[in-house]
Amino acid sequence: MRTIAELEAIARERLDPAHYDYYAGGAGEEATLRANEREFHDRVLVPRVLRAVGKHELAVEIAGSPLSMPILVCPTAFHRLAHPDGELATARATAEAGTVFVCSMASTTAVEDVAKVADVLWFQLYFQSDRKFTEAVLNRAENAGARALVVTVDSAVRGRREREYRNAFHDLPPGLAAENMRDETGRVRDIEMPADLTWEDLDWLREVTNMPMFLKGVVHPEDARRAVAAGIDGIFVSNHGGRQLDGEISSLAALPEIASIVDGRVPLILDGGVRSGADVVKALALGADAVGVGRPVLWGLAAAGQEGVAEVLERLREETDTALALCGARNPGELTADLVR
Ligand SMILES: Cc1cc2nc3c(=O)[nH]c(=O)nc-3n(C[C@H](O)[C@H](O)[C@H](O)COP(=O)(O)O)c2cc1C
Ligand SMILES: CCCCCCC(=O)C(=O)O
Repeated sequence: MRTIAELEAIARERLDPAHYDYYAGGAGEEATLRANEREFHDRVLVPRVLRAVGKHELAVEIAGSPLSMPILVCPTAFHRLAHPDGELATARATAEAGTVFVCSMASTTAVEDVAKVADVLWFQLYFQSDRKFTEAVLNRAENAGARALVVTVDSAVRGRREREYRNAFHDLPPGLAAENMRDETGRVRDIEMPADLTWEDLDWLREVTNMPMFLKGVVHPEDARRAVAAGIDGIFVSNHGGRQLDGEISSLAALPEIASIVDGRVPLILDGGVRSGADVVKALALGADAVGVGRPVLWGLAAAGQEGVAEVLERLREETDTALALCGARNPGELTADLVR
């Protein structure tokens, strides 16, 4: 099985350089992008021994969705830039792995088609000021079988991504479109970043959908407190993979305080910089219930389609299984903060 770094190298060779940069890049000088991974390297595990871990397991349940391991696939846009099978390949591999695929609002395959091959499907939303359109997209996702809604809240405006400016990457190639943005006439609308989104709009969202609702992109503990008070069903502790605000705290550094404030009342998903099973174990020990992966999945997809995504997810599963047992835990719930320094 190839490493994620090896798959990234193959992906880089295969991809149009502007598309590689779109996937790999972050905002500004990419300090936050780098910090996400560095924070994992800077923390070390201090394992416990003699704990009879012969029978250990990785499965978790998050907001009613079963995950065979505490790892899910984050929403990322435009999979058909990486491979002709796009989101279908990713969703199939994720279903095989028995975990959650979060379909991006900006997917290049319609959510209805993704749902046909996905197992546990969640849907990510960029709230659009045209509420009728927003409601229609949510209905599409829910009717297709999405089991949770992930509202991205870290993107009031689009981050300043220097690589995209340099490459003048503004449009998808002919034949590709953000298929969930088609309106009833078949026209594909531009995706609007939700600059005026407020907590009150979340109340409206709760009225128009029955899906459990996650907020994605929370790093401030007070926002986490408010989310719990507002009845939100779960939180992605995330800085959007360092693609929005450069200079922002890394996701892992933000996690412990949020975990302490939330105190188990809603599930926490950490994403940003997770590249190995040891990373997964560190995040779980510091309070996450599961982690999300973004770029590694895109590298697998670009390198080898469905098989490449399967390779990434299987590698992460095996590494997590090993790291969990070597830390003296029998399940993710037994990982505690004292295991990380
Ligand atoms: C190419 C790319 C596209 C993304 N598209 C979306 C998106 O459509 N919606 C969203 O909420 N987050 C999006 N994200 C952010 C991811 O969901 C996730 O937060 C991030 O990739 C996690 O960091 P990692 O790539 O280091 O694993 C995107 C990230 C990348 C790299
Ligand atoms: C205007 C297109 C919006 C797609 C946003 C995808 C995304 O979140 C990213 O980080 O890129």
